[in-house]
Amino acid sequence: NAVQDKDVLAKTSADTSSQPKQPKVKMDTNPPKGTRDFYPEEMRLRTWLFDQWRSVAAGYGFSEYDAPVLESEALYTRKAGEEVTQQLYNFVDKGDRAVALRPEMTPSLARMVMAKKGGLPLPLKWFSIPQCWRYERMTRGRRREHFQWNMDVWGVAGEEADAELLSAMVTFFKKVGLTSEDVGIKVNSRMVIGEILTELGIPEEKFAATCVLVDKLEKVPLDAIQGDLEELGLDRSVVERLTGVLTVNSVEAIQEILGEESPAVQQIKKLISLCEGYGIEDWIIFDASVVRGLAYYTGVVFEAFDRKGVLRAIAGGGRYDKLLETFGGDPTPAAGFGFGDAVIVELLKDRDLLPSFEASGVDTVVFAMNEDLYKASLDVASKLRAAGQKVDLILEPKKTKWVMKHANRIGAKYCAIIGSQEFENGEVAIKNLEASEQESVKIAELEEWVSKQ
Ligand SMILES: OCc1cccc(Br)n1
Repeated sequence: NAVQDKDVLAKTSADTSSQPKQPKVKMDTNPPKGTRDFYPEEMRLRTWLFDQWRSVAAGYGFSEYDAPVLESEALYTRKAGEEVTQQLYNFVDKGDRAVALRPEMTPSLARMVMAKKGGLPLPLKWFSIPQCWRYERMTRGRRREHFQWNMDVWGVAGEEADAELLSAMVTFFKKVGLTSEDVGIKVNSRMVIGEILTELGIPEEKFAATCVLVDKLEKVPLDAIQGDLEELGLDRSVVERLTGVLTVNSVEAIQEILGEESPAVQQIKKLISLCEGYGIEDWIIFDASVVRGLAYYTGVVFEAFDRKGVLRAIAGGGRYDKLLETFGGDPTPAAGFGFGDAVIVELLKDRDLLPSFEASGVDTVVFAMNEDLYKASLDVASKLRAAGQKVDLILEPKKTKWVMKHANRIGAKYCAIIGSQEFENGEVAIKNLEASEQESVKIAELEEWVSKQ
């Protein structure tokens, strides 16, 4: 029983001979709302981006992991009013289970760590590139899925882990040609808000929801969330004190407010000092207004942004030392970031930094001049492939003109033509399409020919 999405009129494919003639209905060939198809051209860009991410992760000694795109909804039913949990792509499956397409990867990672019950040697340095989902009313025409590079360190409580993650993010930016003129990373610690709220007598259990609301201040004016803040028990004077502190963007100023002994100030100073150790201080900006929108962050938080201020956040992350406990696990320090595949591509396009891709990466097109020579073309193609070449074998009779046009269109470097004359001499004619030269090569010596290209 294929699920019939109301928007997709399924083609009548079943045997309709016994039924009255059904009007042919045209299938909707668009992908589901908010999702994308990746044709080969788009797939080459996506593969390139993922290769850059994987290369940086490998350079930092991170191991790749994965988890099902489908998870129990219970992983995400946090009650802190986060956007990510309010837009769950959730449903009840045929086994009556409440499930959801993952909106983020960190809860799956926590579940996987929990499953090993302390049997994993810490620290963990794991990365993944999951497709994540949200069901957002398409009012704003935003996407419902994206791929998000996740990098996480579990088992290290110190800011050394946060700084290592920041360094990895900067290494990626540099790798794709961006500089600290193009991108900055705002850093802060949620301990700043924590110390302010404590000073104002707000209980710890309101901390996460307050941060989620404060994060919304980036997008909506204060009075849009005033009601929610008051519902949380934060009266106007508390909110004014809080928002006053959030406008601070220097460590000295925050130290003035919280005092030199403040753990939050110490943490931020240490983080910035470690960033100097990596030589990435030009990328880093302290900004007390950054809290990020996920409830489970507990300490350092950070957010990469384009300095022109045109695009949405490029990436974000932070420390989440209490997440495992909320899942019933042992207290385990953790920090990580998520880096989406959409904004970064917009930025690279804007900076003209997107690479151009070899159309297909095919080295040689192989084709037989007539059907009697088709089997010979299989031998030629197999020898070239065995020697490591990427070969596009022409599978049906074609005119030479068509084959040459095809080979040029796909960006092949050579065209190997099996013709009767050459074949009688045990040879194949190979055209170099870039140099417009042609040579005859012994079929028995093709491996050697490849080694010389
Ligand atoms: O960045 C939040 C998010 C989560 C899932 C899918 C998409 Br698109 N965006």
